[in-house]
Amino acid sequence: MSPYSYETTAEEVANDLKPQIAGKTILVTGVSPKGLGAAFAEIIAQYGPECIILATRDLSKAEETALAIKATGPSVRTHSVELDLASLDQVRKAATKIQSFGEKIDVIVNNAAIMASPYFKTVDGIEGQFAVNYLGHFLLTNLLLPDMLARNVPIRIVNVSSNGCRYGPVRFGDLDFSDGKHYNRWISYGQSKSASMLYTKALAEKLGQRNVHAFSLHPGVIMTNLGRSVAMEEFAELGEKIPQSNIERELDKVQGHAHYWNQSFGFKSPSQGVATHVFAAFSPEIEKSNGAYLTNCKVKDVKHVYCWTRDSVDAERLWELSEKLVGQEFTF
Ligand SMILES: NC(=O)c1ccc[n+]([C@@H]2O[C@H](COP(=O)([O-])OP(=O)(O)OC[C@H]3O[C@@H](n4cnc5c(N)ncnc54)[C@H](O)[C@@H]3O)[C@@H](O)[C@H]2O)c1
Repeated sequence: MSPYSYETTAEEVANDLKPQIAGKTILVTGVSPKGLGAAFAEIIAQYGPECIILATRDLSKAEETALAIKATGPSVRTHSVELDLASLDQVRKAATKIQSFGEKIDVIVNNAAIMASPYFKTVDGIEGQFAVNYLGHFLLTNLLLPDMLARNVPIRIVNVSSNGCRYGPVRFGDLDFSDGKHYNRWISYGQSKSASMLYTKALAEKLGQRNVHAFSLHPGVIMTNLGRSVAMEEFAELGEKIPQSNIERELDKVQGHAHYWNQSFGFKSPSQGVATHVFAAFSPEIEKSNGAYLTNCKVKDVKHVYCWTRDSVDAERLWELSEKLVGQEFTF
């Protein structure tokens, strides 16, 4: 029986898992200040990891988070790397850069994402949310895995998904929403998060025998920058009540009152939000549930997990489709 609940903080979980965190090297994506990736990195830094590699689109933001880590875990080695998940070429460059650090990565936390963005295609011609939230992480992780496997040590891959997977399965027949004609930003978000759950399943099935454990998770609902593009649109719809020019300021005010909002509306705090990241990345007790989806630091009962996110045939189908999209086969 898990001792953890909705309210458990990441510090509580990390304290329990200190022996598993100590000495580890962790790569985490999407680490801008105020987001969950940064909160995860700053909290685990207090529990003795060897090294944290911070990957995000804006290098200066990763470096801000690296500075915050120095305050919480002065002895932790950090590296920052620019990673644009919306470009397969940039993902390959980031993987090469990460390899050049010469660190022995034990854990990858694929955390970066965008949510409910307007329709766009990446430079590679792939629908934006699918590319950023899932496909870029598929490529990055698979490029790093051979070096990790060569060390013959336990490997953990955490794919931060979302209960937003309920908005829809992977649209195998029409990934790109027919060139935007029938695009729905929430169905697209759902597709990307369902894909990351299928990828988790495929990793567990293909590499479980080689000591790779993969988990996907829903962190809860936390006030971060994730909802910014949705909020901008909703504020804009209010027209004259809030002039467009004040929208950014209004959003910052809302975030400034996050503590009040958390308590009043049942949002989780960032620390509560990343408790499941910490649990998924380090808990030994979940190894027997390889490939599972976690919420509130618990393995979610498979009966309550959407069938399109846990089907082995679809997981393999997505793997093969992803190989075609990135132009590279991965057999480990
Ligand atoms: N906050 C929530 O309520 C909530 C709920 C469910 C799931 N999640 C998931 O948690 C994770 C973290 O989200 P968050 O709430 O911290 O959001 P956030 O917007 O604060 O952080 C997202 C991070 O992803 C990075 N990113 C965005 N596009 C990128 C790109 N093209 N290349 C590289 N990095 C990019 C951003 O720079 C940022 O650092 C996401 O996977 C999100 O889907 C969050």
